[in-house]
Amino acid sequence: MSTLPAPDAPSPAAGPSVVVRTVPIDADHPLLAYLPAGLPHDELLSWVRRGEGLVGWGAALTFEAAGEGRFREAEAWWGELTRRAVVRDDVHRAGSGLVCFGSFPFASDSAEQARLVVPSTIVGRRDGHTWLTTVSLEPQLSILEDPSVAGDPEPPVDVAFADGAVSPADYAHAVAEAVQRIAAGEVDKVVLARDLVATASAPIDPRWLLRRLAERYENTWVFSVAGLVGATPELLVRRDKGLITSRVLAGTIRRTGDDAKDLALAASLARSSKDLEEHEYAVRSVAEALAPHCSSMNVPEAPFVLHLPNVMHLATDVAAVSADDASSLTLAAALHPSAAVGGTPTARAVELIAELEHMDRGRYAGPVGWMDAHGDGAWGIALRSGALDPQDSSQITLYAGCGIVAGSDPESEVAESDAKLVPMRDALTSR
Ligand SMILES: C=C(O[C@H]1C=CC=C(C(=O)O)[C@@H]1O)C(=O)O
Repeated sequence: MSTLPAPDAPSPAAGPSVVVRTVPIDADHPLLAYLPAGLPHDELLSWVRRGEGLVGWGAALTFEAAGEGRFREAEAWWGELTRRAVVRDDVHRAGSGLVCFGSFPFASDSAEQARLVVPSTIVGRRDGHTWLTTVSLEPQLSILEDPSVAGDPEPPVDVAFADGAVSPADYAHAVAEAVQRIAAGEVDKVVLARDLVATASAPIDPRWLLRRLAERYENTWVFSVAGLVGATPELLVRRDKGLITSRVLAGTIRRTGDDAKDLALAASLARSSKDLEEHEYAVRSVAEALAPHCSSMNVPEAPFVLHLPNVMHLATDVAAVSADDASSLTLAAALHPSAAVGGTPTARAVELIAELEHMDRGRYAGPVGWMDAHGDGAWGIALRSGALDPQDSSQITLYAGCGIVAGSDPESEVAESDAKLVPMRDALTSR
């Protein structure tokens, strides 16, 4: 590595600041192949879809926050850091220059912290262009050689699954109770979740999980942030210059593996009044939360059916034009929790989740993604995911939830939650 003197290096007395260098590189390996072996799992970062996105490693800086103010505090920290950063960016794309990855707890009273991580190295790819960013606390700019491809990760060993805080029977019970509360008029929809604990006989390499998820679930964003790993099909919000997009999902049917049957099921999903109702709540909650920040918005009248290998969802892609300078994280905070993970009306549904679920969701179902120094970025909802135990990385807790409405049946919701656990279960057990 060689170094260049940094222009206008900030004075050390003013607090932490970073020196950032982005250069285009000639690199055509899959992004996930660059994640190095041997790092702690919370220093492996990913936001990848169909070969494009960002991977990062190392932790130049991290920020943690908890409680109601977690989004605001994270935004303030990021604003301060980006103002003080010294950046030389030869690429000038969304995701080049200074970038943080982040993940936020679902609930403001979670025992988990929100995390922002600024990796020390980032490889990004978009529209066929690849770049390398290095972030340093030293007042010098680094010129790195092209990143090297890491060796293949080993699969998890002897994985066993056990009930977590909410067993399938507890879950069925909670769903039945929720259906009664809906009938009594307390809420229109509430999303209830359960967990499953996977234990291996050796530390689990997140790089293995990411590669398996990316191979099989190309319609998802494959993420890893501070030990939370998954493949979410749901984009809470993306801001790219003035354009805002969101992919809203709600309404699910399990796949059978038989293509003809699945096509018939997709047609029945698109006509199912229970699923259309569940979906409508989710779309409305997203449109209402985005409206104050947008000058125009396109919300398609009817959803399409999104096909994943394990399930199919009703999906709506919302597109809007930004009317203010709200960052992607501000927008994610305004959207969270959408009715896809909370319910309708939001505040009462969130109370009901706390009352009926008996589980700290941690960062499951919270926003997960990345943001650059201009506030552009992408935040998904952390679904189809698992949280590696920070003390013991041979253990990972998987989560899945279902939207409960008046017509929901407890046993079907248990089966649907099982189907939503499949991507992570398969990634942990496949060779
Ligand atoms: C809460 C989850 O999924 C949400 C997203 C899509 C479809 C959903 C549903 O049909 O219930 C859920 O609202 C989860 O996967 O844990």
